[in-house]
Amino acid sequence: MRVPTLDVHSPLDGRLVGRPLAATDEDAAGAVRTAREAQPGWAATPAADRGAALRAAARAVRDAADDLAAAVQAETGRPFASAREGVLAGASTLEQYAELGPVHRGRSLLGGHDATDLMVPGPRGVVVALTPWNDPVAVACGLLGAALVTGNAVVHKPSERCPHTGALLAELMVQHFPPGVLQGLTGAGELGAALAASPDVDVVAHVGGTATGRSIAAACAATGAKALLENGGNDPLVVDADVDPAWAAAQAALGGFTNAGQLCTSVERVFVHQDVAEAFLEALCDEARRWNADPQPLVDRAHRDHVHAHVAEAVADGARPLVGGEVPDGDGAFYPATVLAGCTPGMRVMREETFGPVVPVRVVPSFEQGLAEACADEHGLAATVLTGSMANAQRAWRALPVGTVKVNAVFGGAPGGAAQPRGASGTGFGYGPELLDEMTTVKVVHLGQAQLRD
Ligand SMILES: NC(=O)c1ccc[n+]([C@@H]2O[C@H](COP(=O)([O-])OP(=O)(O)OC[C@H]3O[C@@H](n4cnc5c(N)ncnc54)[C@H](O)[C@@H]3O)[C@@H](O)[C@H]2O)c1
Repeated sequence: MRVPTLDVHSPLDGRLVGRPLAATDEDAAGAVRTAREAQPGWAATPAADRGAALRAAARAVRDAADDLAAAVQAETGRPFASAREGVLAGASTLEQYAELGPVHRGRSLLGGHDATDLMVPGPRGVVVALTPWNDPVAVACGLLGAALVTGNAVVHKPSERCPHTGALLAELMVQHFPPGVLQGLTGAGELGAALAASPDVDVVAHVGGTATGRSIAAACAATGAKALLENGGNDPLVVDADVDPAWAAAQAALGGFTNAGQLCTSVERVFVHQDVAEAFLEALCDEARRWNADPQPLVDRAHRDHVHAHVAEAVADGARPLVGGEVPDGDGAFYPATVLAGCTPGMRVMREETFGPVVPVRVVPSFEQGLAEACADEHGLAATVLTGSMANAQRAWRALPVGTVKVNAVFGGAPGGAAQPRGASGTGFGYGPELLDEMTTVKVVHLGQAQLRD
């Protein structure tokens, strides 16, 4: 039987933050039933009114940015200012969908002589949204905004690592929609699995780990629901021979250590040209020491164990930790910014998402070799190349099997836009206008004019 509470400990000092109740399978089934009943009325509501409701929800999120950021910080350890940025990004995404939703697919009219063919867009029905802890408000707002404005009813389950944040977000948003149109349930992965396996759900939208995404895809294959999956990444950074190694190291540190490496588009593995490798590694170690002067914890100790296992295995296989690599004493879930030299493609730290402040570095004899190794991976979220050569940049963006290629900047690319992951990284469509297509279907109505009187 499922444990009825979720214990959340602060990653800063281990103290108990709270013990909220977890919803049961019966609650999940009840929420899906309620959503099913509420959805037709919401779909029949004028799109402009749905947009207005979303705008009101966005305002509530924006006004409560401090409270939401404090909850994110308490539960996940993300620094307040950065957590607040995530909340405000979420509010902006809701506002973006409030504008885009009402004009979505307004162009779909086909002509004829004695008949008219209309392409009538409509919602898919009931959407289950399963979201992660690492940017909990921004990600949830993306899925919820696109689903709600197009007339779907939504059951949202936030991560069990930030149930208070999820509950607060639900409290702020639910009141702006008719009863049953948006519901929030807190619970662990089992609750997500129960929702994903429900036979009466039309879309399961999941942002989270690759293994979870795969099990959701299997559940959806059994029920016929559409699976929208934004899974994990294993983003490479390829450093060419002609860039300033100190600047490249600063980029690698920014990509690898921001939010303690817990971003889906964190730099997960580095391929550096041998001509600049020594200077690059030296500068990267300086950067890591600087990050370690102001440490940010990982989300919890279980995750720290996962990160350290990747590092320890790599070291056992011959990698050299130049900075970090040790679990520190203390009650929190801290792990130092870590630079690993001497990494090889077979190591788990290079093959799987570490999701921690660890930058494994492999020295390669040529840009082409680095690019080839960067491409040889099952994930396909994003990738960065640092180069002074437009020809190499072009070669890279053509070859890399990923949703976003970044040249000479580790962050950026389609903010709130359509980054379509590939391979094991999923089947979703970011948080841009294209997500509205995914949340809707189009019905063709062939309208013969004979007998029509008005
Ligand atoms: N591609 C993107 O846009 C993106 C964005 C942010 C995070 N991520 C990824 O998310 C991961 C970190 O988040 P996480 O640890 O919370 O992910 P996770 O997959 O463990 O959890 C995500 C959500 O799925 C639920 N869940 C867990 N097991 C489930 C199951 N068997 N069936 C249904 N639902 C289940 C969780 O309770 C949570 O609500 C990283 O891999 C990161 O790369 C991806």
